[in-house]
Amino acid sequence: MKIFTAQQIREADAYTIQHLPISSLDLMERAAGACTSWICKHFMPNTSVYIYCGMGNNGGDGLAITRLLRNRGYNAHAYVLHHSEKASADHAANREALLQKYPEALHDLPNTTSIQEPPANVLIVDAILGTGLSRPADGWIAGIIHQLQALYAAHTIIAIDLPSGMQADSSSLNTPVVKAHHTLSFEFYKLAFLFPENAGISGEVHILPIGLHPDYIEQTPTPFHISEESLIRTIYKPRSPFAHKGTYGHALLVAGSEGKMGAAILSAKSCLRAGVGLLSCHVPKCGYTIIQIAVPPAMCIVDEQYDHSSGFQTDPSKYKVIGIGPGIGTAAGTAWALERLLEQYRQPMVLDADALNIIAATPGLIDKVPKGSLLTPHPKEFERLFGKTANNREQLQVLSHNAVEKGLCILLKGRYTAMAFPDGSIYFNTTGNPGMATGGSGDVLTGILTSLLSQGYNSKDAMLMGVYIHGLAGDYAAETLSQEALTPEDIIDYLGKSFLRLRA
Ligand SMILES: NC(=O)C1=CN([C@@H]2O[C@H](COP(=O)(O)OP(=O)(O)OC[C@H]3O[C@@H](n4cnc5c(N)ncnc54)[C@H](OP(=O)(O)O)[C@@H]3O)[C@@H](O)[C@H]2O)[C@@H](O)CC1
Ligand SMILES: [K+]
Repeated sequence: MKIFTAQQIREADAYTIQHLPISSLDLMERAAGACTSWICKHFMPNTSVYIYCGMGNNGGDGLAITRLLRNRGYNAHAYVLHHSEKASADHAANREALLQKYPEALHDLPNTTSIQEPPANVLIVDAILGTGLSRPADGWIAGIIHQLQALYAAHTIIAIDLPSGMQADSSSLNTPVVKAHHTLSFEFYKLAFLFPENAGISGEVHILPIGLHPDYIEQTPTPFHISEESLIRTIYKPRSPFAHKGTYGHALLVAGSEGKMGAAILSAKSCLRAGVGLLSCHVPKCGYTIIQIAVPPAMCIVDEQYDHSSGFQTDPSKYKVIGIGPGIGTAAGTAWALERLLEQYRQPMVLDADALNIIAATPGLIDKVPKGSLLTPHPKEFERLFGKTANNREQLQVLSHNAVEKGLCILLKGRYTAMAFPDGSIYFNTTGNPGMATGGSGDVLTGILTSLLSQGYNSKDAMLMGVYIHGLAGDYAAETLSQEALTPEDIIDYLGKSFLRLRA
């Protein structure tokens, strides 16, 4: 699914009106109808609903929702905040329609700078400002937003299209934004919903289709996408009936150190579960017995040291792919070995955890990483690699800039893991859950990514599919075990179910 800017959404709106037999007022009716159906599905008909409306089309939606809810027996009231001199045409038309049918439901607040606290149990709908926000909210409208924020604990708040005050495409950090339990957004995710800094502001986001023209959606380029099952299904390649272990490559995992052999076990097990043909693990001597017993299908190359500082005696280019990082530590010898490896190995590899910390601490080393490699930092590792950023929008720019400039596939872990590619595209993953926020989940991901590269998936596809099935397996595990009880081993155990879903 594409993610469009507020400007592109306006263009999609205009294109739809021009090319389909639908007026802009009817499109608003459709949008309001979709919101009304959602509300009716989740709240009883005797519910009182206070709908705060602005002067633009977001407010127009609010006025139409008021009328449609009334039609269905809800005690709905619209409160119109006069933050602009002039109402939009569709706002004015819906105001008239509400006045005609339910005059008692329309409440103008022309000179108000505050709202009265609604009685208990009133459902609040925020239709003040939408994608037409042209500047951060300030003055008395900011005051109203602060008042609505204060009502969050006692009332359910539903934002229409996006919480008022939120910028659809840029950071709203330190500006007033309504805090909602649910956001009913039209047709597309807004980029801002995916920013970690907005966590808890838009609440649960529900995307309601309103029939914007498919040709516009198809033809209009955007770097931003949601990675979803339909896409992953096009990437997934079922195994050939004539396959043998050589078909799916020989991968090398460089992982583990004293006290951190668990990371090596997790990434080795997930690499095997994700379908690698042959797996060798390079481990320090303290890890030899551990890995041999814990992961019998894996072969083992032992480093004579307590870390990886003896380097790689055999020619690393014999491996189809190398995954390096989980639990390796940042000892000087290991850093030396990674530098040598990057000089010898020229195929796409997977770099995670301490491999990234070593790269961050060694000037110029990132330029030696082979093109097409997969880098998997969490936010702290990202900051060490690429520096601090002022907000999540800037962080995305830095992410994409480095992916393009260095020819790497770089992800940034989070609720919606962002993945940036050398072609300039950025995808957000939607699978996964807070149960996966446990040390070791990342090691599992490294194993999956290494495995997919080994099986011949190209770098972009391996990252998109690997991140998706990692999250999906976590979701399956949480369904049966709960988020709390979920451990990284469970993610590995449910990888099978994730593959079966892609096959179905
Ligand atoms: N996508 C679709 O296809 C569909 C979209 N639809 C809906 O349309 C919405 C977009 O509507 P929109 O363009 O009229 O803008 P909207 O958000 O109502 O705000 C504009 C008003 O706010 C004002 N204003 C701006 N900033 C301000 C500030 N900081 N503080 C105070 N005032 C400020 C601005 O006036 P200004 O002061 O800038 O002159 C103007 O009066 C969209 O979110 C969705 O709900 C559906 O109806 C149908 C299909
Ligand atoms: K809104």
